[in-house]
Amino acid sequence: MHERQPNQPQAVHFGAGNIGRGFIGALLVESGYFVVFADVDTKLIKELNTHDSYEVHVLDETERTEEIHSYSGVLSHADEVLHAIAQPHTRLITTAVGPNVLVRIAPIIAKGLQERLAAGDSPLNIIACENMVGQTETLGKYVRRYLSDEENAWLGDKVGFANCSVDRIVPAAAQTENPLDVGVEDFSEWAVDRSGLRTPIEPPVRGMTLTDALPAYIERKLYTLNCGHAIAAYLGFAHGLDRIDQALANTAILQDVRGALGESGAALVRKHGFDEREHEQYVERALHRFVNPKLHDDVVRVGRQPLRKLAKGDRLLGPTVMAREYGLPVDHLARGIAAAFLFDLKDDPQSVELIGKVDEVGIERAVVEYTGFEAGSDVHGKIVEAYLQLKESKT
Ligand SMILES: NC(=O)c1ccc[n+]([C@@H]2O[C@H](COP(=O)([O-])OP(=O)(O)OC[C@H]3O[C@@H](n4cnc5c(N)ncnc54)[C@H](O)[C@@H]3O)[C@@H](O)[C@H]2O)c1
Ligand SMILES: O=P(O)(O)OC[C@@H](O)[C@@H](O)[C@H](O)[C@H](O)CO
Repeated sequence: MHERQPNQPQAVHFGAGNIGRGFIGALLVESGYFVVFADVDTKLIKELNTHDSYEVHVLDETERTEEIHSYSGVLSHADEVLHAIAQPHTRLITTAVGPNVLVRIAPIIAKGLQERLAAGDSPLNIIACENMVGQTETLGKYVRRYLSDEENAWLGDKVGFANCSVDRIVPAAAQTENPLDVGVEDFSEWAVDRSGLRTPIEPPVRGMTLTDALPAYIERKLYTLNCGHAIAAYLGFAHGLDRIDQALANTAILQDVRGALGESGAALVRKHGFDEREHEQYVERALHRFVNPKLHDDVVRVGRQPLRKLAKGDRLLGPTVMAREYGLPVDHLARGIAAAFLFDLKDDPQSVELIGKVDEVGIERAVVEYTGFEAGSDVHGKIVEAYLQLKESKT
């Protein structure tokens, strides 16, 4: 069992999954924090409390291993989580549970904050590390619902809710002797909106960049890295391929992904004034990261929860709508969106719902319902045409 050292700063991190152990938790530990991992997975919590350390294997051109210790695990609905949040030496709450789960952890965080206020009123910051625009603000909105006006006034003054952009590819862990070990790529970026903080991040977190330009960071990341990743996953799945690197080894898929990133890139450069050459390099680096042969990243992980990925403002419709607003082409993005409608995976409830909807109302109506592009519009036509083509080539 791990113990916090006297005077050691603490962070409570919700979600001890791939990015939780492989990036956020690891950075916090390396920066001197004791990390309390809170998760719903009983087996995982038991493993965290059984193993004194776990290894982060950096799988890239050069390989290295980082040993992570100084953490404990608690069930996220247990009272220990509330006590951990209430302690003044807890300086940060972070999450990596998935955007759809924020609404479920909000009441727990709210209760913990009430205990904290009752025990004193020391400030702290909350950073939700989910792939979503405005994820921490969204969590803050959910948390406020459980608090009184007086508590919310304190929250506004003393509790920072800082949006962020988190980037490191962490695939599902391979089977190793220690089930907590995780494989990651070398690249990483964690950009946090400085204006959301209510107290300095102390000690500073290694690898965390504080920025005044978060909207540009998050849109560049979501509409490039995650956009290309999702399109590779959906087209790869449609072609019967298992892994992202295999998908990108297919020339036609690579052409579509590169084309889509060209389209989203043109819109991003217009909106955020990025240097064109630098943005091209960002795209090339993303493509290079996707084909890392050591990551063994499954199309099923990258494509998971297709309805979330088809949501307004997310990685597929976000850049498509933005490009259309500037009158820019979206042919490759439309193919990526079309491929999402073929992501037929029985153990992904969002996939079951999506495929069920297509079966029930037909592709033309389903595209209207999920994308908002009206039948008869240019983009709707492109998506339906690409869907029919992809479906035809599958049979
Ligand atoms: N893996 C990556 O490459 C990566 C990179 C950047 C951002 N992200 C984002 O991080 C988040 C997590 O992704 P992941 O790949 O680590 O997924 P994951 O499935 O490996 O981990 C999620 C963890 O959250 C836990 N969880 C689920 N519901 C919970 C609850 N109610 N309370 C506490 N814990 C709960 C799960 O048990 C699991 O351990 C997502 O939003 C994802 O978009 C992932
Ligand atoms: O985590 P998701 O489901 O939003 O997206 C799947 C992948 O694209 C994602 O996890 C990337 O690996 C990650 O965003 C890299 O920073």
